[in-house]
Amino acid sequence: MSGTVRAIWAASPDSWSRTRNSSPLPRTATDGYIPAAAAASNMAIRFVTGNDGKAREARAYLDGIEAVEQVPYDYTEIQSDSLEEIAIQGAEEAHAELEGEDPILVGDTGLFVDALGGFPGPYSAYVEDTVGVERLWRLVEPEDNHRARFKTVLGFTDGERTETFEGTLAGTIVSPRGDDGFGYDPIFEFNGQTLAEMDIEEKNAISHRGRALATFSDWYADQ
Ligand SMILES: O=P(O)(O)OP(=O)(O)OP(=O)(O)OC[C@H]1O[C@@H](n2cnc3c(O)ncnc32)[C@H](O)[C@@H]1O
Repeated sequence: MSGTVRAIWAASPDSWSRTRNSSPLPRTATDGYIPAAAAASNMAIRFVTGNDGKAREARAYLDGIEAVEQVPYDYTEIQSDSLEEIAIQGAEEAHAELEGEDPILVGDTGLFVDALGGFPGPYSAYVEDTVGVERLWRLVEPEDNHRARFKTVLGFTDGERTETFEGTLAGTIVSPRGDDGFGYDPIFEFNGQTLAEMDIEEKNAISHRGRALATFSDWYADQ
């Protein structure tokens, strides 16, 4: 499949990045949604991340659509307020630096808290590592407005063409609950449950990353 896809992409005049809106209803492998060419190929999408939780979710979502190989390459995270710019730069750097032909997927995520003016946003990883999730909750606790939003931007490149796909999830910051998931999942509530109280399929069905993966897999199936 990769040869065919690359030939089509290389011939396309529309060879630059664009962001697509997230699909409202993510499709899953259990929908029987497998691009015929992908099923016949031994290609893997290289998901570049050091975060095992992100890789687990991508694998669970794309299972049956395409093989996903986790590659823990630490690409440069440019100083930018734009998750799109970070994802594009990360995908293209990883493709240039890593050996191999298979396409690259990266995902950049931010948690945007209304009462904190969108903080930590693109700096979410740094804030998790330094301040921690529990203390972010304590920062939000005294505020009247606990609304927040996750946004994920996936960056995909095969070296010829780069595309971005976005997904968002609106919810509420709450006191930590739940043992599943990773990162800010214990303090992010959606529909009465924190993301850490959901199993991986439940989270993928509604989450920012699941929605971005849905848009990506819709697009990928058309290639
Ligand atoms: O850059 P890589 O190696 O992929 O790993 P990362 O953990 O830095 O990945 P992100 O930039 O996407 O994540 C930014 C922060 O947001 C957290 N995060 C990302 N997705 C999340 C999710 O679905 N639920 C909860 N927290 C999440 C994550 O733990 C980081 O602290």
